[in-house]
Amino acid sequence: MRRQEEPLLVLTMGCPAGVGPDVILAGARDLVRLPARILVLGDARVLRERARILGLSPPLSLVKTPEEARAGRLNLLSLSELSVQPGKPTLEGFQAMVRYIREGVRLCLSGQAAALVTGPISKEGLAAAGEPYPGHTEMLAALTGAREVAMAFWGERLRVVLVTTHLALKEALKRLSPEAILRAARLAHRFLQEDLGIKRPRLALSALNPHAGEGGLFGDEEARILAPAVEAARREGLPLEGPFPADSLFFRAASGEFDLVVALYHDQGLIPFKLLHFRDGVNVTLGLPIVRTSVDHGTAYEIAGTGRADPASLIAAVALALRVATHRLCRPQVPPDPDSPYRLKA
Ligand SMILES: NC(=O)C1=CN([C@@H]2O[C@H](COP(=O)(O)OP(=O)(O)OC[C@H]3O[C@@H](n4cnc5c(N)ncnc54)[C@H](O)[C@@H]3O)[C@@H](O)[C@H]2O)C=CC1
Ligand SMILES: NCC(=O)COP(=O)(O)O
Repeated sequence: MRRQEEPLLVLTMGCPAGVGPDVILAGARDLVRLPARILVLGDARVLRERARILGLSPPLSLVKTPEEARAGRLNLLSLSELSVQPGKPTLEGFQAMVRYIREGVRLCLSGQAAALVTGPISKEGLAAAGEPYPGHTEMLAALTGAREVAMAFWGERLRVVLVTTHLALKEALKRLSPEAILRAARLAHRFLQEDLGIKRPRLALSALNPHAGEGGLFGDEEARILAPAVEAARREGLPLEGPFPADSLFFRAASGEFDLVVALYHDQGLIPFKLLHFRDGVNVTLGLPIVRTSVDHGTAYEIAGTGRADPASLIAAVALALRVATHRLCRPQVPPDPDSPYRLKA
């Protein structure tokens, strides 16, 4: 394979004041060994200044167009020119992080890039920049015209998909329904089978209440919502089992009994996931017409510029994006859905 033929992966820098620049710089030497052309969408001034603070000299090459990107180095398309203090976010920085995401999506939708890997953004910053989305997931759904998306997390030991995401817990519980569970399970099953090539994935549904409700003594959601979802999944041939008590299910899944757990709300899935994969976990958006992975951590402002930010999650996110993109390049892309409820008004 000639160098120029290696897939182009775009990597957004995230909030300029967060640890996005740190993990890109710290991970650069590992990233450039991957068989891909990696194009960072970010800020040359911020990256140079952060490299100076951290005492790093990464293999970064400034390019003017994506076509100039080459494998074996980190290519940087500079979309802003900011003066930023690590850990001190600004409105200009929030606006820039949005610009990087929009350009990344544009490059993927136009077919120039094979995958998008996102650096950490501040959700408060997204709102401050005027974006009506709680996070990347919803923003990417809107920008790509996806109809149904799900937030999932990938690690060597544990994989999780969430039925509900960024909501107050009491709101998340109100949103639980057999349909919502089925939606997440279907997207996860498709991801495992079609994007990762797992022939017969095994999925398990986590219960909500202690001991899966103990026959109704500790809650009725298992009988009212979860068991009907598993039944409906079976009817359509989805290999979903459960609901299983949450306190032992994640151990069983991490021991290899299941390929993925369908978790009902954010912290139910993310506490066990981050306990095992805090450093090297990957966030994946399922259901998009483009490949998107992300670091599983946030902006960590308090350690930006200190040299303590671990790049392992970023390296794993790029490696997973490359794996999925390579797999997808062999089959047709899903076109945007014209009836998507997320579709942006012109
Ligand atoms: N993919 C994304 O864009 C994500 C963004 N966020 C956003 O980030 C902001 C901060 O959120 P937090 O809940 O504080 O989570 P956080 O992940 O930024 O920080 C949690 C803890 O982990 C540490 N940490 C984070 N990344 C690290 C790394 N690479 N190496 C070593 N230690 C690391 C931090 O110092 C802190 O102690 C919020 O605005 C949140 O919405 C949170 C998660 C994901
Ligand atoms: N806790 C996971 C998370 O916040 C990921 O959000 P997103 O920005 O990828 O939608």
